[in-house]
Amino acid sequence: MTIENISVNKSFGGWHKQYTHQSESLNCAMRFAIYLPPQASNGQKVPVLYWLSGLTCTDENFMQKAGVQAIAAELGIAIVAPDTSPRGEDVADDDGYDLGQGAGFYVNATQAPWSRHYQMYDYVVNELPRLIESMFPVSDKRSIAGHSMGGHGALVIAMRNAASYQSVSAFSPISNPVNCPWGKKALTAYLGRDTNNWAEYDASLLMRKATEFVPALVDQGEGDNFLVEQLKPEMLQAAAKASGYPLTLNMHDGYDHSYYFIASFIEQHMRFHASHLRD
Ligand SMILES: N[C@@H](CCC(=O)N[C@@H](CS)C(=O)NCC(=O)O)C(=O)O
Repeated sequence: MTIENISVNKSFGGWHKQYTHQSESLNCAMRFAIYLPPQASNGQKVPVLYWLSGLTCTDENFMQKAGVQAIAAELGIAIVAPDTSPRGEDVADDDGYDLGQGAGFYVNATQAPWSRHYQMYDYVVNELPRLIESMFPVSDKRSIAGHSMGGHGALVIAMRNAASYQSVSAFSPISNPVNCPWGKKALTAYLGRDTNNWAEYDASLLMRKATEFVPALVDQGEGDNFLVEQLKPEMLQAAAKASGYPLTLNMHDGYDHSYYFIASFIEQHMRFHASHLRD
């Protein structure tokens, strides 16, 4: 396994670094970013929060806009942010911003032409943590979080791999993708028309039947343009009620879908994860 460092920036006493590597699951070169807090330079193995971004994003949006480094440095938590899809000239793409490159939806595609590269579920669940835990001074204590499409990814991945994550959080997640335009478009393309094959990638359906629980925190702005048609947090809330899932859903007056919202509440999410990563 080789990785190539492409940038290094000191931040709050720790280091923000970007790397590229040849991904086995995605069958192409991938980029990810890691923030290593100061504690990681002192011989300590630190826990990791994986961050999954939303539509149109790369590894950079969260690291540049959320203001997470100060609190990650205080709490001694590393942050890993992968890109949101496979990339490259020979990787299938679509003209829409909500399908193809920048829109991998954290699924394992089964349909041509997507299945050759679009295996983001495997990449995030298996390949990336293996790589991170073998190459960096981190422990195997993991939490996962994300925004919008990445909030969907984080919730699905945590619920399907409950033993691997201490906690999960999401900003403005696509909560019920089988039932909204973004989700229907992507799941049809990546998984085919048989909706039975979509259920394993739907946070609300998974939460409703869950028997193993990963503590979950979700924040949602009430001024979010995508709230009613695409995000549907009420479906997640109803599912949590049905299964007794430990979900805290906070609605916030006036906040929209942007990183201004994420930056406003990222400290609370980091403290939530820190309390579970310490257990
Ligand atoms: N481009 C789309 C929406 C894309 C969008 O809002 N992307 C969110 C995630 S779903 C994002 O994080 N964008 C990048 C950013 O704000 O840095 C539109 O304008 O309708």
